[in-house]
Amino acid sequence: MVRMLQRTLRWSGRRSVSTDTIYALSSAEGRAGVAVVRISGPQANWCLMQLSKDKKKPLPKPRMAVVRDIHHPTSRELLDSAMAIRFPQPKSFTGEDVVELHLHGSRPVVKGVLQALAEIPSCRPAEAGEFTERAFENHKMDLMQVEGLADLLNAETEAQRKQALHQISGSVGQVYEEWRMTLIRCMAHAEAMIDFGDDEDDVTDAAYDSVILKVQELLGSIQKHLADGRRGEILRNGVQVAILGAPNAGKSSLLNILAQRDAAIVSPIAGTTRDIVQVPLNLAGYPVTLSDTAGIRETDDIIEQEGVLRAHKCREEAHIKLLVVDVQGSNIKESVETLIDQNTIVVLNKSDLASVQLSSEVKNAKAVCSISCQSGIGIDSLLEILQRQVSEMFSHVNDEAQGLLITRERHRKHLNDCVIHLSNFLEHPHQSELAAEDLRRAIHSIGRIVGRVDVEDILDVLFKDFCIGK
Ligand SMILES: Nc1nc2c(ncn2[C@@H]2O[C@H](COP(=O)(O)OP(=O)(O)OP(=O)(O)O)[C@@H](O)[C@H]2O)c(=O)[nH]1
Ligand SMILES: [Mg+2]
Repeated sequence: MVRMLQRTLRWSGRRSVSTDTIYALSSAEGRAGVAVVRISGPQANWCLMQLSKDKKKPLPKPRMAVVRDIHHPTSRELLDSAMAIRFPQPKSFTGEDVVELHLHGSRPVVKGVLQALAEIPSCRPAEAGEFTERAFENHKMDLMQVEGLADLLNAETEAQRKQALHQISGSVGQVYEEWRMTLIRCMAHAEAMIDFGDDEDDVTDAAYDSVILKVQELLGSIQKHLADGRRGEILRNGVQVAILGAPNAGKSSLLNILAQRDAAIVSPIAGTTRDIVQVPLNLAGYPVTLSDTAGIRETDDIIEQEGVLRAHKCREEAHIKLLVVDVQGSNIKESVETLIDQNTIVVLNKSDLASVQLSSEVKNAKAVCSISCQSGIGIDSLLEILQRQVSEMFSHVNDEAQGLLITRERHRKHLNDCVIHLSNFLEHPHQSELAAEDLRRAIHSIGRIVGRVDVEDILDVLFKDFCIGK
């Protein structure tokens, strides 16, 4: 695995040699109460000694926080009075010797300490994600846990945090590993059939029937796991809510109210919005992306036509649709009436100008709500309806189930591949060589999820997702 990784790193031009000691500011840039500089690698302890005035001063005990004056290694200038903690390998985040310096969080202190570290030979600044990369390299984390950590660092809402923590805990990785081990045992039987099948019919037939049964069971479990309504991926990427409707209905006005800022241009001219304008929201702890779209109508203007095309695409991709209708029109216009479905909330806008008349077209909608973007009436009820609908999408995902949600398309693809290979196996379980090959491929597909095999193509992309210092 390490050799494979080093090869990947060589290809991608990353500095791979873990004999280097790396350092970086691991807390956020800028002024703060405390700033954490992390040092990892074989020279980490030596670095700490170099930063002491008396370079022979004994090292602090492992995992004990001690106050330590930090001096420049050559000028001996005092840079800060910090707290130092040592994490000897292998019991550290990276699996290497790690030293953490908890500094006073001002820019000149951090800059001074980083410059001092740069003076120490065989010590270099870490690249983005390099600490995590070393943790992976030293088997401290599997690929899914690395992905979970990336998700945790990017989490914007409580639900995303929970999901990422589940993935880091390794619970779903364990399930995949159990599936993989079951398949490896099945394959051992299948291979035994190839070797001894003809000689010891009675013994192998009974054993082999149980293998077929196991594969059937496993196939069922994976299919059930795949039928999760993509909730994990939706939670990770955000619930897509599209604001749709005829021109001038008040779509951009509604986006601005929900975003609490002037994100989109509002004007009395029909056909103002052309591009999709997106705003992220946090609704009841769930991440939502709200998209304002061009008003849907027939038009000769080619730019507006493109806007309408984009609006339709946005509608197709949306999990929830807000269909904004100007209540001054007697009926919902035909052009938008057909857009109503069970994921649509019909928003009757401009209730300050006319009394609301519910038309029969709205019967197919999930909910109907009357608002005025001008006066603000009804906005709270609309928010409640929207929150309820977003929460409903995840309502039957309890903590245990959330731990088993599929969070990335990559995982889904490998699971789908696994299903194909297991189904192929079940079509010809007694053609021993073919059957064993199907099982081998199924094992390979699951192995790719946790990073047991063929990780070259994903690693580099993934580690670049991390910030420097992680
Ligand atoms: N009286 C009143 N006017 C509103 C209300 N909502 C929006 N308007 C006005 O209606 C006009 C159109 O509003 P927009 O938000 O730009 O409408 P839109 O649906 O985004 O329009 P397009 O981008 O052209 O499709 C503007 O002049 C708004 O000020 C409302 O609740 N009451
Ligand atoms: Mg608009």
